[in-house]
Amino acid sequence: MAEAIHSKRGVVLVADDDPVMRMLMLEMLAQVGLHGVEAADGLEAVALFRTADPDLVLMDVDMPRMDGFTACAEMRKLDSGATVPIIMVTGGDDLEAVTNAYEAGATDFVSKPINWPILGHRVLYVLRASDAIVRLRIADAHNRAVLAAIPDTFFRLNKDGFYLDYEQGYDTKAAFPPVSCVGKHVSEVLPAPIAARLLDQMHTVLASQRVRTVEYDLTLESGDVQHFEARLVTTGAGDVFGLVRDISERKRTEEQIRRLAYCDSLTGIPNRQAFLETLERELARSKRNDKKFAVLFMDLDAFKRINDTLGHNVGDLLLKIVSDRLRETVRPGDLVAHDEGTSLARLGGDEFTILLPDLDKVEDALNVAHRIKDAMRRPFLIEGHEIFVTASIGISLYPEDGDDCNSLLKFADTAMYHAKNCGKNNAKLYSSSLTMQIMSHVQLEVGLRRALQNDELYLLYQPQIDVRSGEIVGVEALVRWRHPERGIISPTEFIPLAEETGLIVPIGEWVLRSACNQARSWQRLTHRSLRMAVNLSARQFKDENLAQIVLSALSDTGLEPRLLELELTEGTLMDDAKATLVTLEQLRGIGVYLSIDDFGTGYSSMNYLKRFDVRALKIDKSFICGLPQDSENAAITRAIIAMAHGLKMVVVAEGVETGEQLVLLEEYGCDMAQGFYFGRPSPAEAITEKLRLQTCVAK
Ligand SMILES: Nc1nc2c(ncn2[C@@H]2O[C@H](COP(=O)(O)O[C@H]3[C@@H](O)[C@H](n4cnc5c(=O)[nH]c(N)nc54)O[C@@H]3COP(=O)(O)O)[C@@H](O)[C@H]2O)c(=O)[nH]1
Repeated sequence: MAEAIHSKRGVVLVADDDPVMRMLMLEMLAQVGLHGVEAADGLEAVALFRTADPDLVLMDVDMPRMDGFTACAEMRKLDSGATVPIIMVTGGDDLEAVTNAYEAGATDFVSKPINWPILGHRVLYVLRASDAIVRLRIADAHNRAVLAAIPDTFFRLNKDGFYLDYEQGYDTKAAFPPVSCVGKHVSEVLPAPIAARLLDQMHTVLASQRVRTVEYDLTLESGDVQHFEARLVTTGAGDVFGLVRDISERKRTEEQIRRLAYCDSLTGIPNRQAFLETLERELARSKRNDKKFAVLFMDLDAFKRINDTLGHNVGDLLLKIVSDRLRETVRPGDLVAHDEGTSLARLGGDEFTILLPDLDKVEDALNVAHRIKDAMRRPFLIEGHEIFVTASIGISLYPEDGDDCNSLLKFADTAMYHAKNCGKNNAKLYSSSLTMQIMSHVQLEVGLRRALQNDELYLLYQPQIDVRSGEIVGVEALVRWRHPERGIISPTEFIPLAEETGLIVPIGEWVLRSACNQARSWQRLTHRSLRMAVNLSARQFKDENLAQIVLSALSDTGLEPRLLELELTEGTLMDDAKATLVTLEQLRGIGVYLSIDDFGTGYSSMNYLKRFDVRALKIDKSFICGLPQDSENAAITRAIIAMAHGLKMVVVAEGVETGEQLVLLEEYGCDMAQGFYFGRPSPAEAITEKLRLQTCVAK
């Protein structure tokens, strides 16, 4: 554009009725490189203006036919005449002529007598100024076009906070009245707190000469909230230029991203990340204000079983309802007051956490935990299934248990495990001794994994006596662990751990094979049919390879199936009655002898005794130990024996420690007995000796 202006520069329309004046003017213009075209009066000048398209007009005021003022006004009316500079040549002190010239649209004037040497330069100066004005107009039009195309609002503020300029962007119109803000103070346009922040940042911008951003929200008349971002920059002239953008869409997207990142997609409640951040904030707040808070860690008991038996769909629905119940149960007052909603979270799976702020006393946390436990115990109706669940809850306290988020969460988790180990459906507070317990538990587990391959397990055997003949008719195999550092560890300590970790399956198989092997060697030695009893834990009983394992132990050792007794507890049999019947059928098919261990400590149901069709029943030692004095236990023992005989079952009394007990049991008709009275669990060699002695006596 500037190029085009320059290439055209140089044509001056000279209008004067005096030919001498015209000639002198043309001469002066030629000296500065300008070309002139002549007109002898106003009419001629206007006509020539149309055709010659001059860059400047130098025109006398007094001319025949049409004076200079009229000619100037006529030129200005033309399309091309608006911007061409027009210099009027006026009489010496004729102030009125000067005024008239400007009113007619003149750009400048030259008064007579003309200072001829500088005329050309004067014209050049006006041309240059006109060029600059044209450029400014173009730049201004350009800027306006840009501003019109940009959705943002622009403004300029002076250092006192008054608007110097204000150009509303189309995107921000909804939030502002259509009236101009120019001349107003920011506080008249924006709410006081926002205006204060804007002014504050404006002063920082002026002091630092750096760009600053202020974000703020405005509530529209409709009640909708719009979000804005004002970017402030100094213009260098002591005022500040601002650009306001509507960032509502961006905020909505950010909120959506935040929701995705911080919400559990299944239940809609906050997820682990959100909970950790809330915990972090709560910790800082509690430290500042010297407050206490509690972290509750809840895990559903046996959730896996629901998933496995009813499917993941039902499991997912259950988790959703659980989160709803938690929300209802944990009252708003229990939650983090300043950040309600994020203090209840799902960490994953069936694990939920709750943050209880401003705790006055530990009982408050326990009360909430018990409310949750009660809420979980109400049956869940999902897709026609009535589901019963319980929850185990662990509680850690700030500051008592720790002063960092990771520890508090870990300790609540530890306490939850403790609650589970204490029989589930429990709420437990964390205590430092728990960590010790858990550490030794973990160490024990590591050791147990090595025990089999390091040959640290061994078997003891306890004789089972025929009450009437006094003969050893069987033995029970009882496992022991010789720990390299701790010495002998009782099965009461490591069998539950083996169950929990699944190690019971390989350990149980080893016990079974070793016991069958031993039974076979005694059979060879004594030529007698001695029955070997082996304990089967619930996990082993559920193992789908159980029948195969039993078969291979029998065939590898050559022991007859009828000489292997598998002892099952009532709990094992009752866990899943349908599956139990199938497994029992398989075992009966093999021909092994099945008995119920610890009878009387569990369900003691006659119905299932009939259904499961087992051969023997072992009365738990807790009933025997008080005999003969404990009349209640005596009555129970007698009833169990009578009932078992009614079902054609063999009865074994466990834990017989005295001769009096044996006499009473014989009186009640008990078939077999086992206990310290006949011998403690002993190594195979000791039993071999006993069997040898017995064989000698019999001969
Ligand atoms: N799944 C498996 N469980 C096993 C195995 N080996 C043992 N166990 C189970 O561990 C529990 C504890 O066993 P243990 O310490 O061996 O105790 C047994 C006997 O020592 C004890 N007993 C025997 N007679 C008496 C007595 O007169 N008084 C008395 N106070 N205790 C006595 O009883 C335990 C045998 O019980 P039971 O099995 O119910 O017959 C125990 O539950 C074992 O079952 C294994 O290899 N696998």
